[in-house]
Amino acid sequence: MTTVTLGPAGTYSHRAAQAVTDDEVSFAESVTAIVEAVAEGEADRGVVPVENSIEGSVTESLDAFAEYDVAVVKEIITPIRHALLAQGDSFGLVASHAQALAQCRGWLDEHYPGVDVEAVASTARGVERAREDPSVAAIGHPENATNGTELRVLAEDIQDQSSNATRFVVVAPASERAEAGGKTSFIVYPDVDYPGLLLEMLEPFADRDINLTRVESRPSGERLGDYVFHIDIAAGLYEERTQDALADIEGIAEGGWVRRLGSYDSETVIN
Ligand SMILES: O=C(O)C(=O)C[C@]1(C(=O)O)C=C[C@@H](O)C=C1
Repeated sequence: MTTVTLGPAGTYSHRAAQAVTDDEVSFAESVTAIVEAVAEGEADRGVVPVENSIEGSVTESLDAFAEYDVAVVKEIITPIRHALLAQGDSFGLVASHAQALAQCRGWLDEHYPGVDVEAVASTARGVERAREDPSVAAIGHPENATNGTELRVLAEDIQDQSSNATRFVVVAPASERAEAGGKTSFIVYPDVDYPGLLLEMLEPFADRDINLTRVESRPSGERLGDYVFHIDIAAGLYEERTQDALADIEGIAEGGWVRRLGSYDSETVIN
């Protein structure tokens, strides 16, 4: 099997992928490219971040799930502990993934007020920049400083909350969608707008005592104020109550669409 994740080597996505597979891991430049590679059969599995406890949604992942037909087959939750890495103390720019920069915003303001920041494609890309250029520091996993480079760990645990954690999912081809598992993800595009629509979409779950673990709206891209809803529930597709609730949702969204991403179990990994 081939697993693809956000590269280059050393990203948090890479670490999450290694925690759940012995497969050879290859790298892509964006989460959209990862989801696309799985949807088009170029990779068997993809590992992408979807949500962080400080900074919230990785919206690019949600939008890719709405665009490409894939299954979600596992959830991985992992603590994220950032380090500041550089060749020395005299740097004038901090390069990292936008999520990582945001997760350390308070710490940077306190310790390096006014320092320039640059968002790059991943934390490991920032590490590459810091390896090449002594005027650049990176935010990433501290182990990036141990791989035979000149980089030093200038500070550890610089995330603004010690509880910082990111939720990743493993995506697979749509044909591998499962009904078994403690959680289910699906996407609803109702393509209608009337007072009480959201309430109507939530009632089928409340009525059946199904806990919603997440509801997120994303712009459909069609017109302003038109949304796609990403919904996660703590129940499996194999359960009759889930099938019944989804049948109700399909009735509400009959002019639009409902995509089941599948059911899966969650694993917490520390690495
Ligand atoms: O840049 C990385 O190392 C990633 O794996 C991406 C990512 C993200 O998009 O949230 C993953 C975990 C951390 O929250 C920071 C960055």
